Amino acid sequence: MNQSEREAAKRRAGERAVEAVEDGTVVGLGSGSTAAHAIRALGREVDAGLDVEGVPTSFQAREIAVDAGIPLTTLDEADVTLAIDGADQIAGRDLLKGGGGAHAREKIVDAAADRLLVVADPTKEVDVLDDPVPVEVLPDARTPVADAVRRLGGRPELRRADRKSGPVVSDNGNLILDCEFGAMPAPTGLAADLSALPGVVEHGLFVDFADEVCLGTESDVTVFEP
Ligand SMILES: O=C(CO)[C@H](O)[C@H](O)COP(=O)(O)O
Repeated sequence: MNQSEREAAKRRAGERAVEAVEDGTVVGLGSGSTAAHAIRALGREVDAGLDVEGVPTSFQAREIAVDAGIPLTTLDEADVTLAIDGADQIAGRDLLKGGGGAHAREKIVDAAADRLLVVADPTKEVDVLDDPVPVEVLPDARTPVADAVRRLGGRPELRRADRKSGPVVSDNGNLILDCEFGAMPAPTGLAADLSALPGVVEHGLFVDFADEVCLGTESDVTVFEP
């Protein structure tokens, strides 16, 4: 699948997900390019009269939602019925997220939702999660967390926008360590170990999160419950 085919698959997945949204739904608005397609499609439905509110998971999602005319709310004011979010890897109900560094707020909103619908292109589906795990850390905790990740068998790397730039700073003002652990066939233990490290805000292992997956294909969308 080349880049433009992937982009079309993402758009198809995002647009199909919005078909699951009914009047009165409070929608968790995920981050990334696939979720952005869903947010724009939801905006078109709102234009056509659909009555929903959105809870954005990032500055990016918020900007797109405002632009698309989706009324926004917060977790303080509403219960999220359905979250629509992207993923970097999908293995059954387990996800790896955080490619855009938004996984902390994504996990809060996705966990609060009654149901999580994951939208992605087919390259995201894998047998076993094996990409580096994004770990958002308070800036002061960067070195001790990196040391602890090494003790857990991982190889941490501070995320930078490019070689010349400084570190990527998350929407929450924190740093991100991308931590290579190799294949993670049973990520529950590692997820708990990472969560327990002082200074870790959130990591990108979303264990047992996906209720439904919309995978865009070359010409259609496959929808399944993992
Ligand atoms: O977790 C995320 C951001 O933190 C995204 O959902 C994930 O990176 C997928 O992005 P895309 O749909 O652009 O491939």
